[in-house]
Amino acid sequence: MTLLTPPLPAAATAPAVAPRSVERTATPRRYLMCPPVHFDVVYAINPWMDVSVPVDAGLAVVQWQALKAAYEARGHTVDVIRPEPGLPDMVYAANGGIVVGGQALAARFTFPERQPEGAAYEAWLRTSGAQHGVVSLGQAVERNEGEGDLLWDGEVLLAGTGFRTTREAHAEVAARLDVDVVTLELVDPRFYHLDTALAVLTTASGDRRPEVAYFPGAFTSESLAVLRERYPDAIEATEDDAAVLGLNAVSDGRHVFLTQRATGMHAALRERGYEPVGIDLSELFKGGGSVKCCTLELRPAPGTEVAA
Ligand SMILES: NC(=[NH2+])NCCC[C@H](N)C(=O)O
Repeated sequence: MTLLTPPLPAAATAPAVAPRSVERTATPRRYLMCPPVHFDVVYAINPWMDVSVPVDAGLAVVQWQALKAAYEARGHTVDVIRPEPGLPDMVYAANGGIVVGGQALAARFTFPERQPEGAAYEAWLRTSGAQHGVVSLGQAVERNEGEGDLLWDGEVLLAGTGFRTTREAHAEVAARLDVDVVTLELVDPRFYHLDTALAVLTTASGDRRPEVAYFPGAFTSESLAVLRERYPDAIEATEDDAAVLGLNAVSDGRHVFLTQRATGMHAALRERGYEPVGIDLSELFKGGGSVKCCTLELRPAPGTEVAA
């Protein structure tokens, strides 16, 4: 449970480019999602949000249901948290907390508009989460926006800072979840959460190395050096793909769920043996989020299966 800076040296055996013929294996996941029945853009806390652009709430729900169905069709389990009126961003479930090894730490939000979501997600993790073997550690003390800024690669927790989650929060998460944390600093306000700039495609397990995709322009040069060292074979996404939130993706190790608009990412993923699954979330995009933002992964304790 340390903060790793500078980075660990990359494994000497890591290939420069992942072999094209590699067999990608999906592992069943459990996700938490929140239907966007109260979704709207009534305040602007990131550059994507414009209160003068109307939102089609009905369409948002239909698109969200299609994402949920896409997960379920590929063998994943989706739990649903009850949306609360007056919390239009609650649909972005990734921000509600972080769950690693069956232990859950609920978020503490930056902006007052979203602060009540922390308690709502904590309550779900403590009660419903417990039915799936999740142990709630309560709500964070320091400002952290859950999986928006905290991405588990199977070995370390990649932790974003610069806009929302603080460095103090990285230390708190490292201590409370007992994981190693690698701090990454974000510099472009369009990519205000780490999950808008980086996606974990393969989670490390056994001798399988973690794989990621990221947009280099979102990071300080120091953080970019950390990424290049840790993940020499990463997909470096284009600005065009990043600008449609193409990095805001969910992967099960084989299927990668992401906006259908990120055409360059789709091609790069296919080339690496992944199966991109195009998702249209045009309405939730107006709030500054896409696929990953809507999805909180509930990772079970080691040795525990994801129960249906
Ligand atoms: N995981 C994410 N990046 N979530 C998107 C959150 C969007 C929300 N409107 C906010 O600015 O907080």
